[in-house]
Amino acid sequence: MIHTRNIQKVYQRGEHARQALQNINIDIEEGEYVVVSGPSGSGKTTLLGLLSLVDVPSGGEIYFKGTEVAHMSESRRNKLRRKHIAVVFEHIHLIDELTVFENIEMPLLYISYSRKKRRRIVEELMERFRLTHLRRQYPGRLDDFIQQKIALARACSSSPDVIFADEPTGRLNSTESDEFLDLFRELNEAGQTIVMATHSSDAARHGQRIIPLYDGHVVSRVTEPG
Ligand SMILES: Nc1ncnc2c1ncn2[C@@H]1O[C@H](COP(=O)(O)OP(=O)(O)OP(=O)(O)O)[C@@H](O)[C@H]1O
Repeated sequence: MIHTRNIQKVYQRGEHARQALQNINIDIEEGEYVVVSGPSGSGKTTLLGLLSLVDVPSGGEIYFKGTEVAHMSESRRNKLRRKHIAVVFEHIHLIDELTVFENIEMPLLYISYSRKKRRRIVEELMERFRLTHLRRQYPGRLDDFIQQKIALARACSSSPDVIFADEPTGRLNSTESDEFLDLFRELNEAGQTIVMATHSSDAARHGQRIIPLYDGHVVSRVTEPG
């Protein structure tokens, strides 16, 4: 589904160039649950930004469902991203002025579904993530674990081909993390492609396959500092 060929990413800050990624060649197939793992600064967020079509590489090619995306126009790339990709972040971006139901419904407003169909999808997701009793609540009043489940339900609502998650358990305790990652596993068992970035080796173990990153390279295994 996603293939990269020799991608590089250089951040230019004034005179200083920072090579964040070098020669990345990875293949992610439909239905996989892949974890990008590595210490802070290894390039996980940068790589996820490229794979999720938010950013473009400084060199190399990225194929998404057979189409080369690194050199396409920003508007075409954004269109492709909105149609096929959802992202869950460590910092939970919910809209505090909207209820739980309305937050989950948000991505569906960009698709021409009837109100009835939207409601059916949102109700199913609330049921699946045990959020139904909170449907009229506002997310700002809820704890991080519940908020992250709402963010995941919202990510699922438009049936994306792939869900990217950048350190999604960063704000959760270990029990909450395990429960949250169990949801990922259930989604993946139902066929959902998932790509998660994490520096936590506990979280990384939940995936089917690990891509270890170190200093911007894919390595055969991550060397823990110390
Ligand atoms: N916008 C930017 N401008 C300049 N340098 C950047 C930028 N974003 C990231 N970097 C640098 O690129 C390297 C990789 O950063 P990145 O955030 O991708 O790593 P990471 O593995 O996700 O780290 P963390 O786990 O701390 O989020 C780091 O050295 C970082 O300082």
